[in-house]
Amino acid sequence: EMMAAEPFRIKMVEPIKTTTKEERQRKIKEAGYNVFNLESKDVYIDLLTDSGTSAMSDNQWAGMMLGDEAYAGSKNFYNLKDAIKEVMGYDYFLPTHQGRAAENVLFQLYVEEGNYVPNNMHFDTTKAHVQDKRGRPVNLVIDEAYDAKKNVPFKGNMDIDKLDNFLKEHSDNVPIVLLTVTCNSGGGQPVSMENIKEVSEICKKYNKPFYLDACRFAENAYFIKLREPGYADKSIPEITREMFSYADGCTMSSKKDALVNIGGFLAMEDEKLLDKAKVLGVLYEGFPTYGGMAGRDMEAMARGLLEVVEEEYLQYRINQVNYLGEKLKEKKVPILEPVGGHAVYLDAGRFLPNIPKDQFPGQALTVALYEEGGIRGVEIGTVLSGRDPETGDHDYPELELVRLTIPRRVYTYRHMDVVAEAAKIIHDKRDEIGGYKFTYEPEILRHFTARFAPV
Ligand SMILES: CC1=C(O)/C(=C\N=C(/Cc2ccccc2)C(=O)O)C(COP(=O)(O)O)=CN1
Repeated sequence: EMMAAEPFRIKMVEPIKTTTKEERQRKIKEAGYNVFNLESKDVYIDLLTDSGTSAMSDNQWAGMMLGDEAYAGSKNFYNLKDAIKEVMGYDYFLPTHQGRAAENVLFQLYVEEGNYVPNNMHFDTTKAHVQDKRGRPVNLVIDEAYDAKKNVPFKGNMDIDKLDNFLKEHSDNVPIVLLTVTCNSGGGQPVSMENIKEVSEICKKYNKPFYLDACRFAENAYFIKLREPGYADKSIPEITREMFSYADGCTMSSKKDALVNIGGFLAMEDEKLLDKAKVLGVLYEGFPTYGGMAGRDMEAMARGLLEVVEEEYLQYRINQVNYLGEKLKEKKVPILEPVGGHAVYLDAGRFLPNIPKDQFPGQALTVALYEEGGIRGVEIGTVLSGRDPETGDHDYPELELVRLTIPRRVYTYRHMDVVAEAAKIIHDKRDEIGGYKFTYEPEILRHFTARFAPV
């Protein structure tokens, strides 16, 4: 049938400026070769993150005018409650100012010193909050997740045998089991419904609470519809409700798959857990009917949750990210396969094989992308991974990646072409690219504020 264009027309634009290569070389030097230190105005195409960078719809903007800023009992809270029930099936939730705030509350309720917290793969705020409660994050994703060239449909899956064996051995020291959908650290890879069900069954066997990290739940549902037998004829809300039915609750960064610029929540089936969460919510987030957000933010989020499960939107969203991936593959630029739901991950390890891991190939490629095209990607490799607390050496990850994260409903296909062209130009002259060393290395979450110099 006919190909589809974007399921929207544009009513407002935010002009962006190109800069010259000389300007960019000066700016990135001043930024200590760390793109997190760049000013947004100096970035042409910003692919740093899909978090909080979405464009809202007219329906959401209209909702911003309907903020009920009552301290308690805001009507927007109840509209959000209805949207969560509709899309996730949960009856209870605690609004929070963003995803990591929901992680903070959940892990304070469950994680104690020395506990292990299994997950397919912890993203860095989940890892940081588990560690903040002196817990030990454990990644139990299937082995294929670490093979960038392996093209399998559900690379985000938990390795069920690994999880079973881990719980057999450490059950007394595991307070909760997490599953991240889609799996950000592994390349935005989906988790199959069958795998979610199997994780749920294991958690019941060992009587463990099971929570989804639901940041990109709608994209995950779309991949289930496309790739998993038995789901082609199901609606996205039917798939999302089934996904969540297997878990006891979820943490949610609404800055991703709720199409808003700020906000999050912790949702659950158990009202008693909500009572406990509310106590922490009041302390860290605000009264439990606003949780660190204005009423208008909750209204925009309620409307975003209902929009993000619309099939035309998801088809456009997934296809645009895939288009960039295909363009890069045509140009023989090495990427992680299959293409993720929210990003294309350049395989910096294969792209720059002559740069040793301790000279940060991902960082070198990230800097080159900015210098060449004013494009801001993000290193997901040794820099992000930090140091191993025991050995003090870099905690080298299996993959050295640069994530090109596509904001929702913001950039056009032409922007994707420019990104692919810049990557090709760099790939053609990759032998000229050298490594980097720290000139300033912070103690924790070093990637945000570190400064580098060319080796
Ligand atoms: C799976 C998952 C996430 O991806 C996530 C945030 N991701 C982000 C935002 C980010 C975070 C840290 C460094 C750079 C960028 C992303 O760029 O990918 C959070 C925290 O949500 P929060 O930012 O709303 O607190 C929880 N789980």
